[in-house]
Amino acid sequence: METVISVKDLEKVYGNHSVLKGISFEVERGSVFSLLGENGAGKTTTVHILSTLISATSGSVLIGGYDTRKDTDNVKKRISLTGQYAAVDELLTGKENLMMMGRLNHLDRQTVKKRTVELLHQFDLVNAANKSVKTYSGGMRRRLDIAISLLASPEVIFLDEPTTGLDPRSRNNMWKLIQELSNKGVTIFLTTQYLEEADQLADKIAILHEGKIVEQGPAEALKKLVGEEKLEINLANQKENWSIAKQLLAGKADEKNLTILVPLSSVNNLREQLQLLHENGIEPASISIRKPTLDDVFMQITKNKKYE
Ligand SMILES: Nc1ncnc2c1ncn2[C@@H]1O[C@H](COP(=O)(O)OP(=O)(O)OP(=O)(O)O)[C@@H](O)[C@H]1O
Repeated sequence: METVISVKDLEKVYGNHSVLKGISFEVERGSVFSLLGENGAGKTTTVHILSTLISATSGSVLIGGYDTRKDTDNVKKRISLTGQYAAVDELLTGKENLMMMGRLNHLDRQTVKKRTVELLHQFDLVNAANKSVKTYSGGMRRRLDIAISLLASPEVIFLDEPTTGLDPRSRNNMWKLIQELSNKGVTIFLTTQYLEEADQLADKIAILHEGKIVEQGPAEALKKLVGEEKLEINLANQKENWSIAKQLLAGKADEKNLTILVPLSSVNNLREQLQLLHENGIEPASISIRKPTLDDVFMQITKNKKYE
């Protein structure tokens, strides 16, 4: 696998506010990398440094082997940035926006025309192509924003919180779009504050917290940090049975919801637990398997780090 983004000991200080305190990571070509962090964690700052908009206080960034400080032009040719500060002109139509940005990107007239038609199709904007952007929904604007950023066929695309503020349907559409882009081989650097989003889309996740990457790896590996799957046994409306069951099973009992959470190490273990209840005349209202979520990972990691 080829590394396309390589970040080493990156620091950014604003006045006496240290936003990035030495972060390092690598992104493989064709993968989706997600930088996950709360509001103000420094995600946008990282994206702006990587996309050459601002300079770092120290550390190095290579994109496609080019140094963002020394080879800015070569880096710019390979990347595109979309996100919180959309470049679309409200008064122009979607098509006009694409044509204008194509020319500003120094693409020749023929290429601009061809790419505009392709992108309007790809981003499901054909019907809205001749309407002014001010009539577009939030989801349509984001799609146009990304379409614009793909005009010059970049190798790496930075998506800064692409779904913040979108309704669930538009968010799902955006997820599909990101997956499609990824399938086409574009490297995607995605920032998000949504654990579920990183979980859905990313091959690798880095968690940014208080200026440091507190953990990085594939979603599955991060989840393993918080432990195994659990069996949730629900005894709704069976308070007495719940009291008995909590003695029988070695799990975490929750009195408010009348549930018991049992570590699930194997199918045999599942069978045994249910058999035990059955032998005691207890039939749960429902049982479900709870996989650790990235939410659990985040809580666990940040809790550990605080008390280090
Ligand atoms: N130009 C600047 N001057 C001073 N401080 C700044 C500047 N830009 C960002 N910051 C500070 O750096 C910190 C990180 O900001 P950044 O925008 O990178 O966070 P973020 O993770 O992208 O958050 P959000 O989800 O809110 O966009 C914040 O505390 C912010 O106030």
